[in-house]
Amino acid sequence: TDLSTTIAGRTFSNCMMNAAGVRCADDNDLNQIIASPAGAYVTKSATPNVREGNPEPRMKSLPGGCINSMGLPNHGLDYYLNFVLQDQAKRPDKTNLLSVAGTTLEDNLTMLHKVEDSEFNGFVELNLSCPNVPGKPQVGYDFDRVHEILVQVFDFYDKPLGVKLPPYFDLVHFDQIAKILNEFPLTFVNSINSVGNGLVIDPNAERVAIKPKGGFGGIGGTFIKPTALANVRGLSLRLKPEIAIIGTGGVMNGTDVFEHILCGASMVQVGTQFGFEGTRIFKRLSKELSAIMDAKGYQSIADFKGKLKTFD
Ligand SMILES: CC(C)(C)CCc1c(C(=O)O)[nH]c(=O)[nH]c1=O
Repeated sequence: TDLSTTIAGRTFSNCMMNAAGVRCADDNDLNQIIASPAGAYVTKSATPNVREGNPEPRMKSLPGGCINSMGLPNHGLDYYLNFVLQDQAKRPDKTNLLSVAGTTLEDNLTMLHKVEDSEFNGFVELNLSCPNVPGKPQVGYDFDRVHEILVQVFDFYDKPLGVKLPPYFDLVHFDQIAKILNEFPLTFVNSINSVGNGLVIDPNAERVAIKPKGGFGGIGGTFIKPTALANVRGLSLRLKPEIAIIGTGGVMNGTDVFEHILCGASMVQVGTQFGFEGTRIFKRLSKELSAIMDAKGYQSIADFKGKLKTFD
């Protein structure tokens, strides 16, 4: 079965890849994804300099999911830019993603200028869950700020770029964010990031599960799939067709991948479960998705992408 997909004229051999933040922070992680059937990799969201991240425990696994408040631990932009440049020299026909998450607008612009001036020919994934000025919600929930950042980015950045969005829960928010995003030459929108500020408790210890932020952290895993599918579908129905959608959130098996594609995803990213299972998950998901497609008589993902039915 053909599991390939195309975004902005770039063809990926497989419509599945890792989600930023999970097993993608160093060369070893990234080389393992390269060696797997995954269609691409995305690097851990980078800040301009090396960053230690939050004190541990900062991630806790749960049955079917996890909570994290990592705090952007990463080796700094130069490390990841160097990796992707070396990789694209070896494999010039492959497209990969470089995730960027400045903690200030200036940091984002500085990093994007550096990438713009480099030989990088992949996609940048700009993480809009990054913090805003104190007292304001994360950037992805401050629509004026999203608009301001994209105006400044597209004033100079002309390589392929997409944004990673937090989940929205109000249909008017889908309208508002889509209206803004449709103003820009975005290559893709990746929806969703973890569901923000959940709280996991250890009832025996009567204590929260992770140390940072009094135990509050982003939720990933099977619990967030309905929210992820709603965001992929909500944006797919509203975004101009030139903007591809990457679906992320709640993927544990081939059926979940199939559902994300039905909602309109051209590429599906796996985070939490990839964290548990490692790169062998890509073989399993490919087998499971292929079996579903064969059973339904679909030859390629184009046969069912975005074709979710309603009762109307
Ligand atoms: C939440 C931020 C630290 C601002 C960005 C990095 C990030 C993190 C993280 O590094 O804590 N965890 C997530 O689940 N999603 C993210 O986008």
